[in-house]
Amino acid sequence: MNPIRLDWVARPGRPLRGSLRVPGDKSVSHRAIMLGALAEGITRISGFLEGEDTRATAQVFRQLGVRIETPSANERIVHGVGLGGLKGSNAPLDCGNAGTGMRLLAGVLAGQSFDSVLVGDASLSKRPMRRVIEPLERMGAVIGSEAGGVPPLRIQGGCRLRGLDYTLPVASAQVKSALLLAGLYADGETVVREPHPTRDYSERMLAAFGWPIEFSPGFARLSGGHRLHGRDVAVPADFSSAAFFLVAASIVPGSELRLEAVGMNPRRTGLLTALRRMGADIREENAAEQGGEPVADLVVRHAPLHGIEIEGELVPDMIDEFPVLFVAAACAQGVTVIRDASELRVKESDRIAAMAGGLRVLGLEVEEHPDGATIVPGRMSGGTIDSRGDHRIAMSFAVAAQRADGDVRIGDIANVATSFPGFEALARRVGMQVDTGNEIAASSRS
Ligand SMILES: O=C(O)C1=C[C@@H](OP(=O)(O)O)[C@@H](O)[C@H](O)C1
Ligand SMILES: C=C(OP(=O)(O)O)C(=O)O
Repeated sequence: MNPIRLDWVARPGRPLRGSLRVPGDKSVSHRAIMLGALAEGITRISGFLEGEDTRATAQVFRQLGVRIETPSANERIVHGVGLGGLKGSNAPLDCGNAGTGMRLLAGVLAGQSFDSVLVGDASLSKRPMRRVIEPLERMGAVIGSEAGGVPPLRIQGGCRLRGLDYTLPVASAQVKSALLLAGLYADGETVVREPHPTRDYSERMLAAFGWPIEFSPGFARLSGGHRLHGRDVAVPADFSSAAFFLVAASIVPGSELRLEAVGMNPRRTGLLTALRRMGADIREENAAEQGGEPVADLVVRHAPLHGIEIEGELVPDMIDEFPVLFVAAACAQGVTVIRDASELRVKESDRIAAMAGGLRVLGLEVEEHPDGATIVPGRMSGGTIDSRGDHRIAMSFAVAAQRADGDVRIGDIANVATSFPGFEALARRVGMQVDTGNEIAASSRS
């Protein structure tokens, strides 16, 4: 039988116990391929995320003439071609489901001598690209898009770029990174200012690859005309993947779980701040540095949570963790209010609508706001959830199911492989119950 893994059926399992290491960081893996490709010399990447998003980025650079070897799983050797060494491709460059891939590539490709077309899957084809098109055009790029500023992006080659001093209208590491990457090819200085600081992996990695760059939270400045030098990159474990287990262990009584060597870049750990404010019991141990990034083991034990208000600066620091935060809020005492998070509406799905709608299916009261939600906790029943093809929505409801009164069927889970291949097996190993719909169907026949 050819298993078609479309659905999960999740229900309360055992308390979460043991120790696990989640896969490599998605943001760092994308950037390591990109900078490795544009560098001179060899870049060896360890801990690379074998996710569909990051593999799509590697495939795009192969199509652009870069040799990328896979000596073993989670490793890549990138034979850098230098800033001017990419070769144009007649075929569209497919970024799959990855907003990060497409937006950062738009910055790189704006500086090339050849034309390119960037395409993506159904979800990516609906995501807003004007946020990169407009500032890149102010730098001299010429980029066509579909009506509404959505992909495909047709990027004209041979444009002479000039530096830009740009204040981002929304806090976005992807837009910041696109401009910095275009800035490598530009005459003069590129300066990016952010309304709230966002993840600084591009800045850190550019510096590590030898490009002069000045940066501090909310600010980055570089000039064109330098070179990148290939180097080793050790990718830390992805905090955003660890997040599902931080919440699951917090809400299931009797749990005690160790998450090993998780990336602790302060621009990524906002969920830790939020969960601790809710009363979570999470200890940091074995703090160390890996590839220039702070890492630590996180030891999480079940604890009663209470509702909080989340807004402002904390929002970008936990931007991908809101879906699972909704679940923590659903299991807390007292309401949780989320504000300033309208960006959630333009991720792989409208994550406010997806989480509010899904929790309502499980019997909870959730009020949606344009920029957030008010979540009233309560008992969760079983039910059928549409994950809207969004990996983080699917995994969040697998976590919610650990506290539900009945089976939670979660549809359309294939995209979990974009960021967290192997989630289901790891979840089961530490006590969660998550089965593929197909396995259930197969076993009920036998
Ligand atoms: O730069 C990055 O690697 C990312 C930035 C964030 O997006 P925005 O820049 O759109 O906020 C985040 O949601 C995404 O998962 C990864
Ligand atoms: C928003 C996300 O990724 P991207 O923008 O790269 O699709 C995510 O992984 O939650």
